[in-house]
This record gives sequence, C-alpha cells and structure tokens, in this order.
Amino acid sequence: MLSQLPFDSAHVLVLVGISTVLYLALFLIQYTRYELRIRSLGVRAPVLAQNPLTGLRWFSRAARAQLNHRLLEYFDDLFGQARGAPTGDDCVEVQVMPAGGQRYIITRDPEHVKAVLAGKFAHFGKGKEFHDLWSPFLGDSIFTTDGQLWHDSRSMIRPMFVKDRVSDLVVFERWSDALEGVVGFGEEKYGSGGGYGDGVVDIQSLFYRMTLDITTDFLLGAAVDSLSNPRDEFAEAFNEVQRLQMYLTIMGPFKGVVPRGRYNAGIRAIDRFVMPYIEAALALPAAELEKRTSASSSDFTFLHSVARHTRHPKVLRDQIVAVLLAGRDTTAATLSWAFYELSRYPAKVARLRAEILDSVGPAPAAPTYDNLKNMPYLRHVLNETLRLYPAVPYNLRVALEDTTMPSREGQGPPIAVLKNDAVVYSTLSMQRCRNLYPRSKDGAHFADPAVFEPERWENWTPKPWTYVPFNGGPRICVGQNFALTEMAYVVVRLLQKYDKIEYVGDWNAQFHEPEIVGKPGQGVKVRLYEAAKAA
Ligand code: HEM
Repeated sequence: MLSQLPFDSAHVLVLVGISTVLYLALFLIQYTRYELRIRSLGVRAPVLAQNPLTGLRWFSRAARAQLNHRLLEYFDDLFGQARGAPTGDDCVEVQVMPAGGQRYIITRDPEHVKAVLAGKFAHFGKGKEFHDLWSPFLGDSIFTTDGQLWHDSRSMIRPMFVKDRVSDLVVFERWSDALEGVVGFGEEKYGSGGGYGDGVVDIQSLFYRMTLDITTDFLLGAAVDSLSNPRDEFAEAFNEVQRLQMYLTIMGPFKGVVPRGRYNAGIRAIDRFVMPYIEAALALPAAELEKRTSASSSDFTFLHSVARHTRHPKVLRDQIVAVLLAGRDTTAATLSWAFYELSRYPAKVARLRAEILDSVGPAPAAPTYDNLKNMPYLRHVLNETLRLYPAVPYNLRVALEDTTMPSREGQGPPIAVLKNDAVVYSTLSMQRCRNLYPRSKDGAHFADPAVFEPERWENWTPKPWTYVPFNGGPRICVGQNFALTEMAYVVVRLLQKYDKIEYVGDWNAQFHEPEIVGKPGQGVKVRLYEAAKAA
C-alpha cells in the first residue's frame, strides 16, 4: 500500500527536515525582530520565565498563592528575584511564550505606577482582553473600557459624586442607624456570620451588608436591606461572581480551565435584581425623571440621573453594576480592617472617640459634612488603614502601544513595554515596602511601616505616588470623597455609642484575603461595649 504512494520514507524525512529548518528560521527571524523591537525602546526587567514551562510554574504558583491567601508573599518573592537589577529592585517580567507571547511586567515601583496611571496615561488601558474577560459581569462600563467609551462613562458618572451630592448624608444615616440596630443581636435573628450571641458580632459581615444597602439605596433608590436579609439571592450572587472573576483574572492565559457554571448563574441572579429597577426608571415620563433628578429632589438616585443620558437598559445595567462593585466591598473591607486594627489599641479608640465627642457631641447628635472633614485623627485612622490595606491590592493595565517605563530612579535605559504587554502593579506590596519610608534618625520617631500607627500622619506626608489607595491620574477613583465620607460617618456613629472594641477572633489566624478587594479572611469578630451615658 505504502509503496503505491508517490513519496518513499526518504522523501518524508527530507520534507520533515525542510519544514523544521523553515520553522526554526522563521522563529529565529521572529525572535530577532522581537528582541530588536525591545532593544530599540530600552531593556527588560529581570526575566523570570520566557517559555510555557517556566511560565506555567509562575502562574500555578500564583493560583496556589491566591487559593491559600498568600498572594502578597508571592509578589514579595517575585520582587526578591530582582534585587540589584539595573532596572530596579521592584520590577520583574514573566513571559509565557518567547518571541511575542503574552508578557507580564510586574511592578511595585512608584515611578512605574506614576507612568502607567498618569505620565503615560494614553499608552496604557484596561485593554481588550480585560474587557472581554470582565464583560459578562461589568459589560461596557467605566471599569472595562478605554478611550472615548471610558471618557463618556466617566462624564456620565462624575456629577453623581460632586460635593453637593456627597454632602447629603441621609443615606449614610439611614444605614448606619440600621447597623447599630443589629450590632449585638444574636445569631438566631441575623443568621450565620452576623451575630454569635454573647454580644459578639462579625462586624465585617455587618459592614459588607451595610455598604451593600448604602450602595443599592444610593444607586437605585431601593436597598437590598441585606442587614435584615443576609441570605438575599442577589447579595450571595454578587459575592460569588466577584470571587470567580478574580480567580479567572489570576489564571491569565490558563483561565480556560476554570468552570463557569456558577459564574454565569450568579450574573443571571444579579440581572434579575437590577433590571426591574432599570425598567421602572425607563418607564417614567421624561418630566417625572427630570423632577427626580433636580438638585432639591429627595428621590434623587444615581439610576435616574444616568437614565437622563441614555435610554439603553444594558448601558444603565453595566454602569450600575460597576459602581456597585466599586463602592461596596472597598468601603466594607476598609472599615473592617480599621476596626480590626483599632481593637488592638484601646488608647487609639479612646483618642478617636474623644475627638468625635469633641467635634460632634454624643448621640443622637448627627455629624455634619464639615464635622467629618475636620477631624484630623479620624482622617489619619482612615489613611493609615488604606496604607496598610489598600482596598484594591493588585491591579493591571495593558500597553495600548509600544512605550517605556523608567528604570531605577530614572537612570539607565528605560524598561521596554510593547503593545499588549500587561503591567501588573501591587499597591499593597508597594505601600508596605520599607525602602519607601523614612528611617528613624536623630531621635525623630517613625513607626515601623508594618505597624498600624495613625499618629505617623501627624508629621509625615508620603512621597508622591508611594501612597495611591485610590489610584491616581485621570482614572483616579471617582468615588473617593463618597467613600471617605461614608466611612467617617459610620465610624463616628459607632464610636459615639461604643467606647471599647474587644477582638474575640484568633489574632494568629487572621490573614489578608485577596479577592478583587482585600479583606480580613477570618472576618472581624468583636464585642462592642456601650459607653456609659453621661449623667
Ligand atoms: C475605600 C474605598 C475605595 C477605594 C480604596 C477605592 C479605590 C479605587 C481604585 C484603586 C480605583 C481604580 C481601579 C482601576 O482603575 O483599575 C477605583 C476606581 C473607581 N472607583 Fe473607587 N474606591 C473606593 C470606593 C469607591 C466608592 C464608594 C465608589 C462609588 C460609590 C467608587 C467608585 C469608583 C469608580 C466608578 C471607579 C472607576 C473610575 C474610572 O475608571 O474612571 N469607589 N477606586
């Protein structure tokens, strides 16, 4: 049979040989052109992997670190490999395929963060891959888009966060009051994760529920009321989709192995909750919509305001879910870390409470916007919490064109970044990096950067771009003032009533759980002690 074929085995061997040589030649040309392209721009940061085998090793370590909540150690270990490199100690590269495969440049260098977020803003973006990976959840929203689409979203959303809107504290009052109502109740009433009886609550679980209620109230004009219904379908789906979204992102080129059933079901549950509100807003006559969005309207909501700009349900849905994601976990996690840290230091709680009573007075006096902005120690507590626990600990941008990032202290050739390279930056790793902090000298004390010390902010301002919990540049968090006002409000309300926070969790078992937002992995179990009422 074989003998009837036009080729004998010698021919086959020759063909295989020629194909191999051609393939190698093509690869070599591609490789050389790729390396020349890099060299024309600058140099590489230390390369930890440049083929699928070593690349897979770093990705599987990242996936394991994520599952075991050891992502910070993983990042610090990566940077350990760069020590002494001419490009700086805080940047490395991982490439899955040589000569043009996806390159990840991983950094915690403030100059890189500055270049990516501000100096070379137009050269970097979320990119197509990020958009496609996140779009089932966040669609074409402010979070997933670049260029004109992002710009349009930002213009649509920004008016909702101007001072006049944020200084309307009604929503914060409604839900911090509801929070006070559940703190201290038993688990029979509020289900697992809320109360444990004996006055013990997982304050983190309550903060997550409260911020979901605040954000849905602010966005839709109707809260989930998850403080009363912790098992709400939407709340559970929202948590699960975020967890899986982070996992898909971490898996990078290997994301295809992650099953998507629960992810897709979660997104359907989110839509079941959000869409009826959107349909109701779109059904309003134009005059009614206008009335609700006037400055004086008490029915004002984010949804009604955005509905004046677009009649497209999907556009509305995407922006609502994106702001919900941005606004909910970030503030809940920050409040949780603040209470976790404060519970170690009764003297700091006493100092904070004294400032609050001095400024606002005891309950029921409610804080005004001006009160909230004029309590320095409260501001230092929140700043310090966001320094040690920036809510978005890891982030990513993609190069939209060939560009560069500066080398060590701007000396030496820059680091080449090619179009489609991903730059992963960790504010968590950066803000804890000891090199960025002043040393204690001449008797001037600067507390160990690893320790929670709000007092350090009294005589210290971080160097530019070394402290960026809200990011920086044109894409700086649009909700920054909303978040700081909300968190300050809640702290004030709780500390007006309680004067002691006792941590009843296991200190040693606590860990940083990096979902999209980094939260205390063990929850924050505390007992809050009501202050004696003044006679
Ligand atoms: C402690 C609280 C918060 C922190 C630390 C925080 C941090 C951040 C960070 C780091 C980003 C940049 C994300 C990126 O571009 O990849 C961001 C963006 C954003 N944040 Fe916040 N955020 C907080 C609270 C809020 C709140 C309460 C809202 C709204 C209610 C909000 C709305 C947004 C929006 C809409 C964006 C997208 C901005 C854009 O891409 O132009 N954030 N935030």
